[in-house]
Amino acid sequence: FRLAVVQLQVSSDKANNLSKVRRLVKEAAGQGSKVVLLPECFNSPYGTSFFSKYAEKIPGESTQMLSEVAKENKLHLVGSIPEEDSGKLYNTCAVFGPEGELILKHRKIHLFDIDVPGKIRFQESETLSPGNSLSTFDTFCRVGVGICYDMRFAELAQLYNRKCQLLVYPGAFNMMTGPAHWELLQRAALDNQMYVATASPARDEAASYVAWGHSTVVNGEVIAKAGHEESIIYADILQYLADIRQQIPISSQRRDDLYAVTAMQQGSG
Ligand SMILES: NC(=O)CCC(=O)C(=O)O
Repeated sequence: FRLAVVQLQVSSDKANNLSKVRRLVKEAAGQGSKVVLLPECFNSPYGTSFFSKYAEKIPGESTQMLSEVAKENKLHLVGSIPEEDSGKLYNTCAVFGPEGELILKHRKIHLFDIDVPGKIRFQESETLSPGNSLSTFDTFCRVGVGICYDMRFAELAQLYNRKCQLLVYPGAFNMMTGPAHWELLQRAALDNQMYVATASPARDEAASYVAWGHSTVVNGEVIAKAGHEESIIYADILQYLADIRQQIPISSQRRDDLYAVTAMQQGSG
């Protein structure tokens, strides 16, 4: 099946962000896409000072739009927004199916709290609360969902690996960690023998948080990669995994007698 990743130029104009999503998803559907991935916080600039202003309940304006667009174009649509629920804020990825139905909500498990002196300090936990469960859904294959910083935690990918063929991460790395780690982390999924797709906002040099861009799809090799401007990239998810998992059968070669990665709770899916 065809996967599309929309690298949206997110602005402070929410209505404009939403109408561009409508247009770009339609364009991706016209190219035969059955699953479309949007960036982290596609309705809002990415930053702790924006989350409360742009946050919505689910369902709400932005996810209602996702539902309609998924139904109009008969595809699975995945994208994250700042979510408000019971007085708390979350970074939440919603997945809608081809009938416009809400399939799941994944709340970012690992909040992006880093402090690199002289370079970047970002503390999502100043405004957001973490999610507490893993999330998967079924389409042409089983898909595991994470959000950006979740990608750094190999244990999560290893748990998803037991049942998924594709991992999707709406994300927004920055101009420091982007060049250093963005592609490397995705390609590390080679060890997990999975497809991995990431969707970043397009780069906006004037933004308070400048996203790296370079939305990517890998299967160990990079099979599609955007530049830093607004664009859509496509990848056809094929037989590759079944072949490579048979040819290099690491899942049956694990030394379960020596080590284990164990989920305390599996969450949805
Ligand atoms: N939005 C995020 O979670 C950013 C993560 C990031 O930039 C990183 O280096 O990790």
